[in-house]
Amino acid sequence: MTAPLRVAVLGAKGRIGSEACRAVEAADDLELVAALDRDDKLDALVETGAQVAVDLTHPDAVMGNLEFCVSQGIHAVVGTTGWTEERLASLRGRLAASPATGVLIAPNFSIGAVLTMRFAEQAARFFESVEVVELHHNRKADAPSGTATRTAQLIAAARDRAGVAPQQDPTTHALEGARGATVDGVPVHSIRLRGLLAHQEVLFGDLGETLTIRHDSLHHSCFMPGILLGVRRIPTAPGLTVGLEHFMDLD
Ligand SMILES: NC(=O)C1=CN([C@@H]2O[C@H](COP(=O)(O)OP(=O)(O)OC[C@H]3O[C@@H](n4cnc5c(N)ncnc54)[C@H](OP(=O)(O)O)[C@@H]3O)[C@@H](O)[C@H]2O)C=CC1
Ligand SMILES: O=C(O)C1=N[C@H](C(=O)O)C[C@H](O)C1
Repeated sequence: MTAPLRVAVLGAKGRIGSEACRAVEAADDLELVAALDRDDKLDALVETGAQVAVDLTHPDAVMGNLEFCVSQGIHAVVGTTGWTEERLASLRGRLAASPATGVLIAPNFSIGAVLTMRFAEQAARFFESVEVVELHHNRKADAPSGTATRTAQLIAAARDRAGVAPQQDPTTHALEGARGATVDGVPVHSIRLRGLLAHQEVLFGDLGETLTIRHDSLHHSCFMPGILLGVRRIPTAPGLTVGLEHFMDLD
């Protein structure tokens, strides 16, 4: 019998981290060897022989955590948000020095959200107008969400590949912020509301029609199959992978 994969969770007391600990503990092929939160020492990852660390912490913490993991050859599955091109470049640099180590950055672990991104990417070239609205609980640290940022980037890249002209915004008079933020030319609007969890609408418009793609995460359990998939796959996927879709048979 194969020994269980030794997994650590960082951000173990958090909303998603606590759910991830339970999911790892419930999986026969995985062993939760460390559940760390703020102020716990990362050395515990080495002491417990963790093979994969799942980072569900905070944008301010994730880079330091990954530097440590990669330097120790510990694979990482990352749900934490706050990724920029500069951060990705820095991480790629670290991974170059540890070529057997794998890091998965998943803007969203839920199957519906991954499909939303894929469908939005497919629709992107057919509509003149597109805007993204993301809605989250009122404890969320970052805006726009990692998912909305990634969705907008994928839409923009698809439109660019298809030679679609950048959409025009005729607004000349606006209160600052009224038109949201712009990610690669796509307007993104962030709503924070007690009672919500994680939701997104991608709205497309053209002559006489609109298309809305909406996804709702209703409970943190929706992220668990994706986290477990990432944990199981990352030891055989060296280097940087961005997006859970790379571990899914989508086509
Ligand atoms: N990719 C995906 O599918 C998903 C991603 N997320 C992302 O995961 C992250 C966490 O979200 P959420 O669980 O809601 O946030 P929480 O604030 O509930 O949880 C984060 C936890 O991490 C702890 N923490 C902070 N810094 C460190 C550190 N340096 N080392 C270890 N633990 C630390 C926090 O402690 P303290 O409270 O003391 O600050 C807290 O317990 C966010 O970036 C969120 O966007 C969330 C859901 C799904
Ligand atoms: O903070 C959250 O809750 C979530 N964060 C991720 C994001 O920023 O996209 C994923 C999901 O939306 C839940």
